[in-house]
Amino acid sequence: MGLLFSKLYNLFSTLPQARILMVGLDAAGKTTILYKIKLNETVSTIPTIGFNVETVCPMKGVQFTVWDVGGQEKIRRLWKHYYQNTDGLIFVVDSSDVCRMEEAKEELMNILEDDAMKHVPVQIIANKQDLPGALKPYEIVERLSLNKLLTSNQWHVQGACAPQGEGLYEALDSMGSMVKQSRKRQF
Ligand SMILES: Nc1nc2c(ncn2[C@@H]2O[C@H](COP(=O)(O)OP(=O)(O)OP(=O)(O)O)[C@@H](O)[C@H]2O)c(=O)[nH]1
Ligand SMILES: [Mg+2]
Repeated sequence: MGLLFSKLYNLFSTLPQARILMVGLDAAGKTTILYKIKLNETVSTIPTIGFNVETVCPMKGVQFTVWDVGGQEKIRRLWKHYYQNTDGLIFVVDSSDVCRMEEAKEELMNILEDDAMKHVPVQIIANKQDLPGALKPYEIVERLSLNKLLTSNQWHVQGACAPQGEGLYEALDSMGSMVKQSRKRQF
C-alpha cells in the first residue's frame, strides 16, 4: 500500500523526487557540474574517490538526489552498486577528449547492459564545449553510436560548459521531463 501511495504521489505530484546517477570517465566534469547546480559556484575539484551526493532543486517543482560517482578506471567497477532504484542516468562526456570517445562508449554500453538500467532515461552531457576541438553534441551522438545503443532508453544530448553553467539547466530540465514520462509508463 505504501508503495502504491508513493507511486501515485510521484506520478501526480508537481514535485517529482528522483534519484539520479551521474557517471562518466574521469575528469569529464561531473563534480564541477554537481556543485555548479547545487551552489551555483565553480568549485575546484580533485578526482572523486567514492562519491558525492547532493539534493538539488534545479528548477521549481523538481527535486533530484544526484549521486556523482568517481570515474577513474580502477573504480568504475563500483558504478554497478549505485544502479538499483535509479530514476535517471546522467552520463558526462568531455567533448574535447576525442581520443577517449571509444572508451566512453564502452563504459556507457556496460551500464546499459545491466538489467537495472535497461529502461532508465539517459541524459548525455557533452561537457567542455568551450575547449578547442570539442565535438558538438551531434558528433557525440555519432561517436557514441547513441542511435544504436539507446534503443530501449529515452535519451537526450545537451552541450554544456560546467564552470559557466551553460547547458546545465537545459540538461536537468530534459532529465526531469524524461523521468516523469518514464514514471507514467511504469504505472
Ligand atoms: N574547460 C573546461 N573545464 C572543465 C569543464 N568542466 C569541468 N572542467 C574541469 O575539468 C577538470 C575535472 O573536473 P571534475 O569535475 O573534477 O571531473 P570528474 O568527472 O568529477 O572527475 P572524477 O571525479 O575523476 O571522475 C577540473 O579541472 C574542472 O575544472 C568545462 O566545461 N570546461
Ligand atoms: Mg569527481
